[in-house]
Amino acid sequence: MELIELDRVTRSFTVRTKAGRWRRERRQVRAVDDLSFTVRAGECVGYLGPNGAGKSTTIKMLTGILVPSSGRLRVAGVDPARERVALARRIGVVFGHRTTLWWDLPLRDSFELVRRLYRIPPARYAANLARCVELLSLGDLLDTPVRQLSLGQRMRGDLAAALLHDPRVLYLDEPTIGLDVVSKNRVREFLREVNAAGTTVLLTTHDLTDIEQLCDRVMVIDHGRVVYDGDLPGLHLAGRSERTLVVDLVEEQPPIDLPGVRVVRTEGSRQYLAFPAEQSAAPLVAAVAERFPLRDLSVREPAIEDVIARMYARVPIG
Ligand SMILES: Nc1ncnc2c1ncn2[C@@H]1O[C@H](COP(=O)(O)OP(=O)(O)OP(=O)(O)O)[C@@H](O)[C@H]1O
Repeated sequence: MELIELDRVTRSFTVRTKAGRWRRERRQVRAVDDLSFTVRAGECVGYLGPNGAGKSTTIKMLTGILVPSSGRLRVAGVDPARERVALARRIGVVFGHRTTLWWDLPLRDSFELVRRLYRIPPARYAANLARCVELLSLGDLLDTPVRQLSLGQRMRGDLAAALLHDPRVLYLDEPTIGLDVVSKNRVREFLREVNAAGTTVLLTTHDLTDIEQLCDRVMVIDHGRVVYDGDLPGLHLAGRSERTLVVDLVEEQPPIDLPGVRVVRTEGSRQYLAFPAEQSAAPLVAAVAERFPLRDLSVREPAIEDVIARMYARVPIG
């Protein structure tokens, strides 16, 4: 079943730009341009694109904040802009950059306000709250005012608040931004559980690890249009992107020469080896370990912006 449907959706803005000393020109910007896609119930889709690509405009239309200039849009069976109250019961939204919690209230009171706002039946509220408190380890934080929470704790609170009314669709905008590795992993683990339990997720992020760990499907948009729709290995292939194996050798060596690999940098006994991102690092690690004694190694993912830029630029490898 399709939970999100966009059929030839366009959203334009009129912007005024300076043209000469006194004159101003009005210009139309198409933030979203003839965009069509569907998301099935239960999917977790990464929605990516460079700055200004039209991601926020799409999300704003899907949450009913913005009305499309043309085209048809449905979320969980309703027209978002026309039926905002019905929509609010079916969706949850989390923005990494801002909180929807009440700053001066303890977390518990913020949740209570969410309960009243959505008129969540007591038994369902109690069950959902207990589940979120357990999965997000919020037990010790319930009586703390939101302003005293760390960023990671606040994000966990925001996730709980967005899910207490059992939304069918969850929109996430940079849910792991600014979090440390432990908090990121905890948020990802929780989101995996939420998605596995049936909630459909649309995730905007600049962190490839979020996508790798959560999404089977990735959509890339640019200039308001879909330029890629498929899985993450396919995106790496299309972007001819590279991961980097960082090896710390026991002794300094000349640049390692292996097929399909290029040394992009050396720092004493440390070497940075670039290899196609869609390939497993295991054979490369084995090949290096066979030739040289190793002290340590790690694998670095490419930045989403680089993958997308390479998709267009067709940067030659090697
Ligand atoms: N209210 C507005 N008025 C005028 N132009 C706008 C408005 N909102 C967005 N735009 C323009 O529409 C285009 C798409 O913007 P949008 O915010 O959707 O991009 P984005 O992909 O979310 O970018 P980012 O990753 O930087 O958040 C940009 O050119 C932006 O300047």
